[in-house]
Amino acid sequence: MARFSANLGFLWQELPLPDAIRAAKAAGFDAVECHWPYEVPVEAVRSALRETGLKMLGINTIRGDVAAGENGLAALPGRENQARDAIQQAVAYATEIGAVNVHVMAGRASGEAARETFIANLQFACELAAEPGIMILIEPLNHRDVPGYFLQTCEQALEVIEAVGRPNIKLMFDCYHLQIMQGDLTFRLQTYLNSIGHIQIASVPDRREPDHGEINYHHILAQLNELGYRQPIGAEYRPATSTDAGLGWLKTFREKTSL
Ligand SMILES: O=C(O)C(=O)[C@H](O)CO
Ligand SMILES: [Mg+2]
Repeated sequence: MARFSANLGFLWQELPLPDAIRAAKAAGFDAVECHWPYEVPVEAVRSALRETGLKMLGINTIRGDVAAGENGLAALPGRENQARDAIQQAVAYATEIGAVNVHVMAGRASGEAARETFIANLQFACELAAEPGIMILIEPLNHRDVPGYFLQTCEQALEVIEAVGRPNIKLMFDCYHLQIMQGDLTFRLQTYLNSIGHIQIASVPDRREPDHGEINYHHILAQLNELGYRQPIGAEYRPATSTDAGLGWLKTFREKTSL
């Protein structure tokens, strides 16, 4: 049976994070993940995770000055100190709650200096994350939602991962972003599976429940099953109405796939 992780950055946003974790459990999710949990005391998150038995699969580094349009710091030349503070904050929080992955957000930048800055910051992140056993993730984002984001394609992310040269860094394969940027999802999942640390889903183009739109997730999930991928898939979409009202896909996807 396929397994799914509720992305609490988008699902049950109206609830405090610990209650959102409980709501995800009650709805039948197998894991949770979120974006920026830093204002919530770790004890509250940890006890909701313990109580429900769910794992937190991932959290993100902070984005920087969001009002000014920043969306990550790690590829911004001259901002290394802030980028590394953000990495330290994320790895410390992830360690406290037993999270599996930390997504290091690159930010809006381009060019060779940005690439070198990103690689050096990621090496720092990997070294820090090695001892607590945390995986560092990097994620290409689409150019419509996040114009100018440093990382926009799968192959660019894989080149960065290769250059970082550490064992604890992988690709976050968000089907929504990669369908918009590149498509050919089945081929890319097959070809790059060993470098993929986490997979996320949403409908395209509207980023809502994954049961409609231009991606056939029944096909994608069947392919992942054949490839032997067994990790929970991240449901990272904006519910069309309420989270609970839109969860029909969860039962159908679980019944029809044997992931
Ligand atoms: O936007 C996404 O797809 C993400 O997964 C980031 O973590 C949040 O911006
Ligand atoms: Mg994503």
